[in-house]
Amino acid sequence: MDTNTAAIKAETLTKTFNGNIALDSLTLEIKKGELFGLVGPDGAGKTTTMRLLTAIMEPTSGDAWVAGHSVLKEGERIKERIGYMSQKFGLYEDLTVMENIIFYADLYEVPQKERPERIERLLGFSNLTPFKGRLAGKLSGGMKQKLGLACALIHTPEILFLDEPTNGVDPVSRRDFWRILYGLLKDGITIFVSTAYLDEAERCTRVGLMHRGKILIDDSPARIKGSLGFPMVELWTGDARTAEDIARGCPGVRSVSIYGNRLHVALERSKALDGVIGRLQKEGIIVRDHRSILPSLEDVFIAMVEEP
Ligand SMILES: Nc1ncnc2c1ncn2[C@@H]1O[C@H](COP(=O)(O)OP(=O)(O)OP(=O)(O)O)[C@@H](O)[C@H]1O
Repeated sequence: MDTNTAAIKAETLTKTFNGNIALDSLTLEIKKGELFGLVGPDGAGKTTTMRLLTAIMEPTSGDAWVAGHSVLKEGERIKERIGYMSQKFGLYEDLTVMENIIFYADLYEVPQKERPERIERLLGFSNLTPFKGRLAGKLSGGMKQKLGLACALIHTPEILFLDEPTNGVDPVSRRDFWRILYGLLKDGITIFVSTAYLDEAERCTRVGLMHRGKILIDDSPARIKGSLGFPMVELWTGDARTAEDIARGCPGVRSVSIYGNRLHVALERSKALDGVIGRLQKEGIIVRDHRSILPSLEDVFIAMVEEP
């Protein structure tokens, strides 16, 4: 097996907890320079995948190679080559921004002579230079995430693992954070990021949709959206909540999701639409308009997990 060209390669990687499968035979290859997004709801197995690939936790079976090293046999080598920002990334709230970065520089044994330039660059790209003397505990949520990222990058890793890095962060800070990630990508870093936000997944070069410990589909966002294979329609209705329940029970309907006063309906075949509209009207629901749409990643995900 050629493990040199892949940044990350997993083969039937499996983790069970007390007989319950958290990660089910993950087989995956991520090339250098990819921005891979692992997407799925809470409990899908994203954190477990991260912990196995970062050699923090041992698999029950299977193996994976990160930067060419086996997670089973060479965990310490892997840790030198990667940056990992976990959900509860350890920032010291009673230390300043600068002191936190220095703490991680010490932890990773970054040579003293290389520090000033690296720290300046990290503070610069994360826009934290004006705040370097501020206590980490006094930073906003978005700034804390950026500081976490700066700390995870202090030893110039080749591969960066980010576990739901923008969870609970406001939309503007999320956008800033992604801008930083694109900058890192341009520098040649491979990024493996997990998220529960499907709109964020659209920003990745490749996405794996995860559900109950399995990756259901893994491809570029555009190809995933093109792969649905079912016609998708958007309906403007009155009482969208009731309309959702009614539409879900109609023949030929694969899945339904609600967006404000609109429904996205995946159909087994286009003809089923007439039946859905007829049924809604019969139940007293006003159907203001309808049109064919391209599915979003969320639509595809829902259609896949609701598969009969
Ligand atoms: N240490 C553990 N002991 C027992 N069960 C665990 C452990 N860690 C995870 N699990 C279980 O494994 C499954 C996958 O959890 P995991 O944390 O990997 O999901 P996730 O997609 O990262 O979700 P979240 O965002 O909530 O962390 C869940 O059913 C969870 O309860």
